Amino acid sequence: MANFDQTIVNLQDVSVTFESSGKPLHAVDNVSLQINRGDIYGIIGYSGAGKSTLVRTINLLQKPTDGKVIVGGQDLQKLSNPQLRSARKKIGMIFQHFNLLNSRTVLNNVEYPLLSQHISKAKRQAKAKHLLDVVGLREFEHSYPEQLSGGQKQRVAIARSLANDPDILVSDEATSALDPKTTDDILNLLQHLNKTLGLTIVLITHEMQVIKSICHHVAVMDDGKIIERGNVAEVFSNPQQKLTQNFVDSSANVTGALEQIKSDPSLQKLSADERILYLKFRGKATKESLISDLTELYHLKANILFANIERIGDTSIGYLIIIISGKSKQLADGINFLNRHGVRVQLLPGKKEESDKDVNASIS
Ligand SMILES: Nc1ncnc2c1ncn2[C@@H]1O[C@H](COP(=O)(O)OP(=O)(O)OP(=O)(O)O)[C@@H](O)[C@H]1O
Repeated sequence: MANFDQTIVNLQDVSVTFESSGKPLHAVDNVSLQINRGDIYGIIGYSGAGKSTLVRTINLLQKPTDGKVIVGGQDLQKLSNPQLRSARKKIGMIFQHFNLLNSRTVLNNVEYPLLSQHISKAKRQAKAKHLLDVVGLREFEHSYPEQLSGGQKQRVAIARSLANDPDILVSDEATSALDPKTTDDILNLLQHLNKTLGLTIVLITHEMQVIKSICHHVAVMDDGKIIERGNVAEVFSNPQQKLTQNFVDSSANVTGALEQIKSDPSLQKLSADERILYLKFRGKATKESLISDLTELYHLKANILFANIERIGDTSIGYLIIIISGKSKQLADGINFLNRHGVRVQLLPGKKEESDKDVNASIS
């Protein structure tokens, strides 16, 4: 249950239905989502999952077909147009393609959202210059967008999104058009703004790496629904849904390793006492000598096919694929031993002469 004192975004049973070729298309299907003030909340999903449509309801750029949108304690659908305009100013947005005005200088782009306010030109420009300082682009104030790199354009867009001192920044695939190094720089900037300004960030992406780098919480979206959500380290170290598992595997390079294993003929003919196991460790388990304990205690042999350790926030997550061999009873006991030490064990398919019954019984 969310703590509603802390909740800044509160979507209640929100649905958005479009019409597509005369049929209803449920782009967002009965989603409830609470985001706390000061959070960096990631929403991940493949193209078409409904991420953009969902986050566009947060400022009513997209009106829901059903459900309530409560932001900063205000039910946005009950506001008058002027009230909604001022509520929207507190929700900045950045996009994959920056959406800058090419005929205006960098400075003019950043001051643009302030033009409708009754403040002097001097004050407006001072604010815009300060924001260019914040994003590290003051020296480019007289340049035009086309003279900037992608990362610089996104910095201008971020400065512009901050012009009205928003409480929330919605980032719609803001790093998807950028190279990995520039992506890191932009994510670091967003993290810095979150820490220094207390800015709540709602970030949508199809890239796990983005979520892992800066998000505290994550929701996984598929077919208009949130299928899994929670603390990033918890969700990704123990995925409950196949789609979440796919994101984890591809980001930890497990997908490539699995494909290689599948296509390696020598691994397709396991003997009766061999199994291929995919092990996931979290936190303390990554620092223990579990594999050597396993082989010693249960008289098993382990051959490592793939290993990787990643950090998500403060948590280390280890991924290991091994061929393990030994007697059936010892295999089962060994797997129980791993489970007891908090290791998730998955048996990978491989042709063998013996049934998996014994080991399967102990696989969670
Ligand atoms: N204005 C619209 N009219 C009709 N269908 C729409 C409209 N906007 C989005 N859709 C459809 O709604 C579904 C969800 O789209 P949405 O853009 O929200 O997904 P997404 O997860 O953000 O994917 P992407 O990253 O590709 O934009 C898609 O099937 C899309 O074609």
